[in-house]
Amino acid sequence: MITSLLRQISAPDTAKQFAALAAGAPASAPLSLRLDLSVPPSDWLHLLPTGQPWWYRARPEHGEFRLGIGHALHVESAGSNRFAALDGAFAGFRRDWRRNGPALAFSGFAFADDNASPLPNALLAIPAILLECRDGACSVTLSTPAGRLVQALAEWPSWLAHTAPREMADLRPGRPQALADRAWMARVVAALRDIGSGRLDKVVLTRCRRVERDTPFAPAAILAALDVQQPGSVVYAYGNGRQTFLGATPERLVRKAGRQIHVDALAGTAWPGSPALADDKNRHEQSLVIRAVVDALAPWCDGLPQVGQPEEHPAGVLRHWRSRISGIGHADGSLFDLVRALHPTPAVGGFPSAAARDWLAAHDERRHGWYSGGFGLLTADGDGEFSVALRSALLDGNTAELQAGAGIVAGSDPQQELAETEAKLGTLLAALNPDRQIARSSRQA
Ligand SMILES: C=C(O[C@H]1C=CC=C(C(=O)O)[C@@H]1O)C(=O)O
Repeated sequence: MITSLLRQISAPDTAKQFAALAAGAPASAPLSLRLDLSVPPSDWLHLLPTGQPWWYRARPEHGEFRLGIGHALHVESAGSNRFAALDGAFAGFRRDWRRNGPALAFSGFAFADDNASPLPNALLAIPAILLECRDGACSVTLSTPAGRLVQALAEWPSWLAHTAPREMADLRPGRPQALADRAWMARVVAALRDIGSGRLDKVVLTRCRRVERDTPFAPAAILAALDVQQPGSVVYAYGNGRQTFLGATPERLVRKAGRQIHVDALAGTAWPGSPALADDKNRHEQSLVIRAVVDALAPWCDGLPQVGQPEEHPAGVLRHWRSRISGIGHADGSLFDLVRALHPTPAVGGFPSAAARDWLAAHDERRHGWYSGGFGLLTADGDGEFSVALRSALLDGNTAELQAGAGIVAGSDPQQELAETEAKLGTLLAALNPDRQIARSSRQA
């Protein structure tokens, strides 16, 4: 794989095609050259670099895999104008973008606009080397600002030569959780008290779990396991060369294709051994998400958004209620406008949104990395899709900080909510210990 990719990058014809794109372009203009590849995506995770940022987004069930290596251009932001800042910068990139085919940017953002984390609060980047596979057709898109073309062609091969380790040892035995579990259930009781008094209807509380091993975590092995274990989810990752944020999410925040807008209202969870998904609590929990999404979307649409029937949506061993909500957007609304209007939905914040945010801030709820923020893909035409970054792990050397949450509404049972978050964390633990899982399932067979 690496050999054929290197050959294509270094081919005289590649430099010639780039030179044609660059002719007369300002130095800051992004250039993107797309070339066909005949390489299966199973090899790609071998290419995760050590010294460069990278992005991964896969929809395994749809045969869709993307890996971005290095940044051609990027912009970071934080604070209350973070989405407008990324939107403005991306519009600037798009204005001058010269390309011979479709080209993409990745983006990720934290739940809160002041989140303290090793990752930038909000980030958008055009990857330098983008490997894509859809329906068996694979391509590489090489991107650089026009003024850096010569350096870029010279440095790309060395990025592909320094790849991350792929093997992992078993997890160290976990610490006892009983005290932390009791403290978390006390938070649920406090939330239920405020829900009972009418202060709010729903708040999403999260749990963290720190796990360790004797050798560094290998993102490639974890992503390969998530692709297999949760084929219906979006598997996502961003690595900054030191930390990696990754996970698998069943929830779309928003998709924009021209003026078509699609949003998922997802909530209510069933897991092996849980109460029925169809119970009143789960229905109520999801109805609050529908209500908030319709209210947030309506000002950005011509006419009222349409709400589909709730359907069961699988996510590995879990199931959720999902309603698809769609609308026709105003001609001048951007994807980031929609993100700003929708985030955070009551699937990760609560209802009403402001009361839930106040509750979470007052109770010092911490969210790691981009957990319960967003992870997205944007096209050079301004379309694209953001997922809600759920069920994530922030990897840093030998440690991983896992996070998952549950919506608390009237009628929630603290013990069941704990079990729900445990089931959600379990989907990640299964991927962090893939060899152990495989060994266990082959013993059972
Ligand atoms: C907050 C999470 O899930 C959300 C999405 C689907 C169902 C949820 C629930 O049933 O509570 C949550 O709202 C998480 O997985 O960390």
